[in-house]
Amino acid sequence: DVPDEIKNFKFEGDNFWVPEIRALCDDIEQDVTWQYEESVCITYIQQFQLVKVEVVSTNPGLVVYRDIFTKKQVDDYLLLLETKTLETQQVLTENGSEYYSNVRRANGTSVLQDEGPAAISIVRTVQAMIPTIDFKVAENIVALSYEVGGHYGIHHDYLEYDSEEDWDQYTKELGNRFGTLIMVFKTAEKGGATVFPALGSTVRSNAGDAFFWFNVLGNTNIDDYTEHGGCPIYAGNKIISTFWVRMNDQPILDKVMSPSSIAYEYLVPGKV
Ligand SMILES: O=C(O)CCC(=O)C(=O)O
Ligand SMILES: [Fe+2]
Repeated sequence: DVPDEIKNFKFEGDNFWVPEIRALCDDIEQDVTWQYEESVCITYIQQFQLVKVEVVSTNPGLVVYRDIFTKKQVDDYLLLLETKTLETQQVLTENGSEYYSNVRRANGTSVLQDEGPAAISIVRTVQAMIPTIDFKVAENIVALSYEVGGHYGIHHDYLEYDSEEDWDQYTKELGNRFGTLIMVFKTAEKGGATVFPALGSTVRSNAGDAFFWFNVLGNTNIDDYTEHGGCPIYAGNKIISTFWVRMNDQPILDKVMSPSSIAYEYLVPGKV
C-alpha cells in the first residue's frame, strides 16, 4: 500500500501522470513482472566475468544487467559528472526543435563515449558484457539528474517524424532509436523507478546496474509496448545515463525471424 503523502505528492508536470501508472511506480504489489511463470534470472560468462541478467519482459525483451559496473566505475563516473554543468533538459518536438516542458523535469548534459577514462571504462564494460548490441552505432550518452519533484512522463524513445526532411542528424546517418540502455549511478531515496505501463512492469534498479529494451519490432517499426517513463522522485537524487542505440547495421536485425516484438534472447549471447 502506498502512503498518502506519496499518493498526494504534487509536482510540476503531475498532470502527465494518471493514478494507475503512479501506482505502478510506487506500489511494488502492482508489478506483475514477478507473477509471470517465465520470469527468470539467468547468468552468462563473458570475458571471464559473470553477467547477471534479470528478465523483466521476455517479449519484447526488457532485461536488467545487475551490478554490471564496479563501485569504482560508478564513483569515477559521478566525479566526471561533477566537473560538468548539468542543464535543465529540453524536450524534442516532432520537427526537431527543442523546448522546455513539464513532461520531463531533470537536469542533464551529454557525455562523449571517449570523454576521459571514466566514460571510456563504462562504455568498454557495456560493449564487452552486452556483445549482441553494437554500441558504436549510438548517440552521445545523455546524463540525467533528477531532484525531488523530477520525473519523465510516459513516452517512446523512437522518434516519429512527419517527413524525412525533419530527421535529426543521427537518424539520417545511423537510423532511428533501435533500443535504449539506461545506466544507473545513483538512486533516489524514494521514487524514481522506471515504469513500463504497457508491460505492467517497473524496473527498480541500483547503482551499478544497467537495463536495456527494444524500441522497435523485428520489422523496425515502433514497438508500442516499450513506452516508459521516469517515475517521480519523492526524496533524494537519481542519476542515470541514457545510451540510445541506433538501428543501422545492428547485428540483431540480421537474425530476427519475425516482424513482431524482439525477444529477450537476443540480449543474451549464445541464445539465438
Ligand atoms: O528516468 C528514467 O527512468 C527514464 C529515462 C528515459 O526514459 C530516457 O532517458 O529516455
Ligand atoms: Fe525514454
